[in-house]
Amino acid sequence: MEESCDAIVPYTLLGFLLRRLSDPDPFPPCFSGDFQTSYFLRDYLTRGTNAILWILLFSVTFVLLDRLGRVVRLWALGGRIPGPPVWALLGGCSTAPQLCGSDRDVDLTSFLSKLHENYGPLVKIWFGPSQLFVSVKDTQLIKEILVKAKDKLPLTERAYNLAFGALSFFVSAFNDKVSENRESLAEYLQNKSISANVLKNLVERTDSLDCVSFARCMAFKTIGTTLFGDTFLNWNNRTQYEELLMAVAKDGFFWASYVIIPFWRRDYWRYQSVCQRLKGLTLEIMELSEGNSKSVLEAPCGDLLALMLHGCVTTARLIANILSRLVLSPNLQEQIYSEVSAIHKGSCVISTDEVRKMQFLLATVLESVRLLPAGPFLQRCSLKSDMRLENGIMIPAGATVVVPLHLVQMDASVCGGDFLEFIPNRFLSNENNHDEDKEFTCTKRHCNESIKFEALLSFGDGARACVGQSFAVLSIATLVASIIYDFEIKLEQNAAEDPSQGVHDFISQEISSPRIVLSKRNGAN
Ligand code: HEM
Repeated sequence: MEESCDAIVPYTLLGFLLRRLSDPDPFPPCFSGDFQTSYFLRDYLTRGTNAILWILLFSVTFVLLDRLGRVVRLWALGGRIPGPPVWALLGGCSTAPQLCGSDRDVDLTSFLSKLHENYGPLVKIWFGPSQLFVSVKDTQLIKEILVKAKDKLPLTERAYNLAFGALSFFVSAFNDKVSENRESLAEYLQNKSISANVLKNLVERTDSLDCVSFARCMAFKTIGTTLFGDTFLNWNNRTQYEELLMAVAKDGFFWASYVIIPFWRRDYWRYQSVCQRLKGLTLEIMELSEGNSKSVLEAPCGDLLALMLHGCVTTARLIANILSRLVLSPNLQEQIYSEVSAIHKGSCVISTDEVRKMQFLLATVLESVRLLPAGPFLQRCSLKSDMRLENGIMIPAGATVVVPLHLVQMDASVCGGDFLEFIPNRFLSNENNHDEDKEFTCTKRHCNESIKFEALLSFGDGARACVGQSFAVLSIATLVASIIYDFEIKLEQNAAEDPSQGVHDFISQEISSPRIVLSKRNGAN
């Protein structure tokens, strides 16, 4: 009897309902009343659960096999790239102590430097069985790779997403939408120059200033007015905004590095509340400045926050570095001052067009960014397809390509034997150069033609190069010209330490933040 009853039980809920609709008593006497329904539901539940378990099993097996296939492929293709074998690094710190030092970036650069000496311009490093890094040092290869590897590391996108939600910039996978967004931002920035109101009220205090804090304040005013208009300058919450954004800049990558977001940690929620307050403040300034900077204000709040964060952090770092160099070198200041005063006439603020003619000043900005890029590495990947290089080497999909900027931009064969020194003239064409005997292999293009340079990769290159490059260089140059035109930058008399001691070896050109005094030049308004 059970068999015949089983045979007529429909397999799906829909089948059961249809049967009920067409026939109010569809089942034989072995089923009656409530028993019909409960029998069906129990049977339905068992079959449903089994089906779900089977689907789960197939999916997990499929994912695991797919992963395994990828790892095998990564090993097979990665094995053909020159470099130490995978087991050489699996011992971690005991086999590669350079990777575990206190300053990992610096140690990693030295480590890569040694690997390049041994294995050539393209070297693989295994950071784990499925983590393949490929470091590239040769400028031609770098150019080719930065054009072909259009994706960014998922970690960067994750860090921005965790803080600000879904974005259009700094997205990992490159696609038409990303390209479109980049173009519209580039178009917007092309017509922008640093706000005259930032230049008019450059220095609010003339007593001693902390160089880094001053630079940060300048960077915030510059990028803030570019994205939100001049309303940003008089906004009551500007200082709070700056503090919160710097807090996110400090912790963002740390939280994003967790594979599973640590919901259980209280400091994670504190970080999230900072992000929420930032979003609230961004909406406030967007509302206040409506009508000012139309095209960018149409971007979502998260995008503006991401641009503020990246733009301010990178610009502040560069301004601080330039000011510190100027303080250390009165000659450099004088050279820039004579150039600025020869070109700038009149009492109004210095214009971008005037700055474009200030060759030496622009070269100073480029030389500073050469020695102190935004980060030690450019990182790219090709997420879906393998990358075949012209020299026949295949970089497998999913491998991370890193360009160690300190090695490339301070390579004697590219930049000459004086690559560790601060020499802005290397960016000027030979006619402008004071030392005519010197061979400037780097001097491919003139600053005026294009603010670009073969081995200058501090702004990246190729499909994902920095969109704000020209804007940043011109704005920083205008800012520096305006400061130097009116003020002499001096070291505070009682400065506790000599800032030149902060210039470390070739890897870190960061100068410890000196306290500076801006003293008005004779005749300045
Ligand atoms: C001194 C200042 C700056 C430096 C050193 C700098 C450096 C960089 C670097 C190294 C990259 C990655 C490039 C690559 O992977 O090839 C980048 C990307 C980017 N930068 Fe900048 N940047 C600066 C200022 C700015 C400013 C002021 C803006 C705009 C307000 C900006 C907008 C962007 C955008 C949108 C990207 C991402 C492009 C993408 O994901 O496709 N940058 N920047």
